[in-house]
This record gives sequence, structure tokens and C-alpha cells, in this order.
Amino acid sequence: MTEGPCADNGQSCQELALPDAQLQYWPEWLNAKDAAFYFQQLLDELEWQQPELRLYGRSVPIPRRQVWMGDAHCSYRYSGVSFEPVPWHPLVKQLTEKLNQQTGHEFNAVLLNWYANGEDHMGWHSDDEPELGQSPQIASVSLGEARWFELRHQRLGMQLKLMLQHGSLLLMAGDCQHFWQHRVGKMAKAQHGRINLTFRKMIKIAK
Ligand SMILES: O=C(O)CCC(=O)C(=O)O
Ligand SMILES: [Fe+2]
Repeated sequence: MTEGPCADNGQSCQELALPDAQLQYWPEWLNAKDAAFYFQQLLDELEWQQPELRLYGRSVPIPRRQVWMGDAHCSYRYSGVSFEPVPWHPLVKQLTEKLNQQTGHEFNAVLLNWYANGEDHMGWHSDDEPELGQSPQIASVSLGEARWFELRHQRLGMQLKLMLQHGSLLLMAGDCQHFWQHRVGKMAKAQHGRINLTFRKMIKIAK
């Protein structure tokens, strides 16, 4: 891992050199006070959902709460369920604009996940839905309790884990979603809540 100015916003950024992926991590993308403000507002003001997905022929509620938010055309399909976006919350819009300015990307939708405690989790997956295009850029902002974010290479068997801190930003790019899977496993010690926002750019595909 190298430390250096991987963006010109003057914040410390770590560049993770991995095969088949580009990862950049800003541990303090938001200061602790702002991050706490965003956490509390989003927790209180969003209508958190716990949809059921079909897994092995059964309907199972997801082990966390979520909100799918974005521009009106950004509907999203995964595990056999289609999600229509809710309109932008002004604070999330602010974060999107800050990100787009810093990265030069055009994120237009975000999946917010709320992990109420260490039991809540997200299993191994890649964000490789067709609506995300060839080499999806995913920006992940974490608020609240720090949790392990694990990555595994699907062919090389290589694994690593990163503790995603309160206020941090992780940018996943390159072939990351083709070759790697990621997850947030259960963490017995985690007593408090965490909100994660994964910003995406959805493209329109002909149906
Ligand atoms: O909570 C996290 O850090 C990961 C979220 C994630 O992988 C996703 O929303 O696709
Ligand atoms: Fe993901």
C-alpha cells in the first residue's frame, strides 16, 4: 500500500496496488463531526426498507436495511427483484456533488445500507449488473461504526480486508467488479450502527 496524493484535494489517500483492480482509500474523507451529522440525519430521515430476496427458492429478508436513491431513470435489478429509486435527499445530493467534483465521475444513483449492529451484514458479491457498464466505478462512503470490508480474487484466491472508518471513502475501479468479490461479514463486537453509501453510475440499456 502506498500513501500519497492520489487526488488533488490535499487529503491523505492510500493507493492499494492489487492485481486486476484499482482501489483508493481516503480514511478521513469527511471529518468526524460532519460524518456524525450525516449519519444521524440519514438514519432519522430516510425510509429504510428491508426487502425480501429469493434465495434458493425461498423469500428471505435482507440482513440489513436499505434505500435505493437516484435519478428517476435509475431502476436497478438484483437477485430477481427490481428497485425504483426514491428521489434525492438533499444531504445525499450534497455528498454526490462533492464526490463528482473530486473524482470527475458522474455518479447518478446510490445504494444506502444501514447495518444496525454486528449481526447485520452483506454476503459475497460483485457489483457487476449490466446497468453499471463495462468497468463500474463504485464510491463507498462509510459513516458510524467501523466494519471490516473483505475482498477476494475469484481466480487467484487472494484475500484482503480493510477496516472502513467513520467518514472514509473507498473508490473501487478498473476490473475490480470482474475479478473480485467483496462482503461485510458479521462482527460480534460491533454494537453500534453503520451506514454505507455506494455511489454508482447507471447507464441506460435498451430492454
Ligand atoms: O457496506 C459496505 O461497505 C458494502 C456495500 C456494498 O458492497 C454494496 O452496496 O454493494
Ligand atoms: Fe457491493
